[in-house]
Amino acid sequence: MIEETSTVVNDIDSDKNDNKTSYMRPNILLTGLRRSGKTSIQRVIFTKMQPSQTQFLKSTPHLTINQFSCGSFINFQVQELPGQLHVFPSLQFPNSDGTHNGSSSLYDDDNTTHLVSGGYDMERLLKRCNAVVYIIDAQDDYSQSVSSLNMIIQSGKRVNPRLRYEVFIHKVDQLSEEAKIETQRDIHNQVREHFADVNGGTDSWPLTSFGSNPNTQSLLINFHLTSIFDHSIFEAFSKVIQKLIPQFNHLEDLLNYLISASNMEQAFLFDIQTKISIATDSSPTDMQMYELCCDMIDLLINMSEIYGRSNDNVVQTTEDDGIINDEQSYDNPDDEDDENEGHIVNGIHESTNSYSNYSFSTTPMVTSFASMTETITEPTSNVFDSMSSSVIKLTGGRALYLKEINRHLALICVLREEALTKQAIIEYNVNQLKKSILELFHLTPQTSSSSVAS
Ligand SMILES: Nc1nc2c(ncn2[C@@H]2O[C@H](COP(=O)(O)OP(=O)(O)OP(=O)(O)O)[C@@H](O)[C@H]2O)c(=O)[nH]1
Repeated sequence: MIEETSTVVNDIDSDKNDNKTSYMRPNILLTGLRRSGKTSIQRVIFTKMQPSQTQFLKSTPHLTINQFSCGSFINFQVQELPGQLHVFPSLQFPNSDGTHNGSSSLYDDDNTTHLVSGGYDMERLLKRCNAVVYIIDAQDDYSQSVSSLNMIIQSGKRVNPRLRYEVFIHKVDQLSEEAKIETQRDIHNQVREHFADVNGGTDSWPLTSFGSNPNTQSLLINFHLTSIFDHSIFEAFSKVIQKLIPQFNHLEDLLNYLISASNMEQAFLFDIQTKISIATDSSPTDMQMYELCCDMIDLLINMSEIYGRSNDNVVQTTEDDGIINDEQSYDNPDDEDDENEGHIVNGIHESTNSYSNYSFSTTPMVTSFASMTETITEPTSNVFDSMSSSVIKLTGGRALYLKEINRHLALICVLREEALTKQAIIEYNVNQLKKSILELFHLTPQTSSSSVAS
């Protein structure tokens, strides 16, 4: 479930509440030059806007803050710093009356990298955030954008050395595969060379990302090729969020245990609403499988909306974040549609239509849509309930297995079809995993503040 509150702020608050805020909500600063695609990315991921509709978006004139919650335990805040607010070294910053101002920070004695823009103190923004997502329009001349990125990094290095930079080389949908790689290499080199000049060497920096070792003082920077017209933007944003979730390592370990104990190939934990994968096992992500998992979520949501029933009168007991009491009842004598709806299959009501041979267009590999028959006890709008699960068999002998973790999270596993013959083991292991995940999120809030802040 996404809660979005969009706030326009004209100045940055004092740092008084910084510690509390960073504990409560990891802070992502989303920035990049004008028209690079910042608003589009947020709209497509968090409000389900169709990518084609983003061309009608107006330019964002102010700093905006959007707060998101996936359930009650994964909260984060995205601050969008608009592109028309240019980033200046402090001595060049023009006031509204056209004069120049170079003195408003602790760091004014260094006149090279104190950044102030449009009335916003860039250093304060950088100090307060946990990650910078910087968008570069790959279809444009990006040299100015890279210079601006370098200035931001330069500033961030001083005020918040542990800050993570995630560079989205965006709008790559129009580029050939070779052009994508070449663009990424070029941008990477430009950043690397800039900081080689500053730091006097590049030897410790690998090609695709550098500073991945958190114990070194090197830059924590990653590059992602993204587009709102495919799943790449979801995957890249998932990586950003994963690094901000303090429980991520535990989740990864749990998923590793699951796949080894259940003879699976890969496991993803998805936020249902956004299709952000908040955790995966430690094997490299298979992009094609990731896309199929996203399609599986879409399929179930769509089918539930079509075949689900009105749940206004469902009595639902939840503990904190949607831990659902299995004894909820669907029986509603007043519901006129009851007789037509039949029993409930796969998190959706089975109607008179059979979809045992259902196939859907976005995933040509799908040959059948099998399911375990289970009772739904959750409002359709919430899509999944504590018993929901689904299996999609793919061509080539693989299958996808989906299981609800809570109202907001779904586990999707990739496995060989043969592994499904031991379904009882899978279900037992998945239930253990589910319990562990819920415990993890219940136990950690009191103890995780330091890891969130870092
Ligand atoms: N081809 C392509 N176009 C995109 C993509 N993402 C965004 N766009 C387009 O880029 C244009 C600018 O997008 P915005 O989201 O308004 O950019 P912005 O960075 O928020 O712009 P400002 O608010 O002015 O800073 C729109 O026409 C979008 O449709 C993408 O992945 N591919």
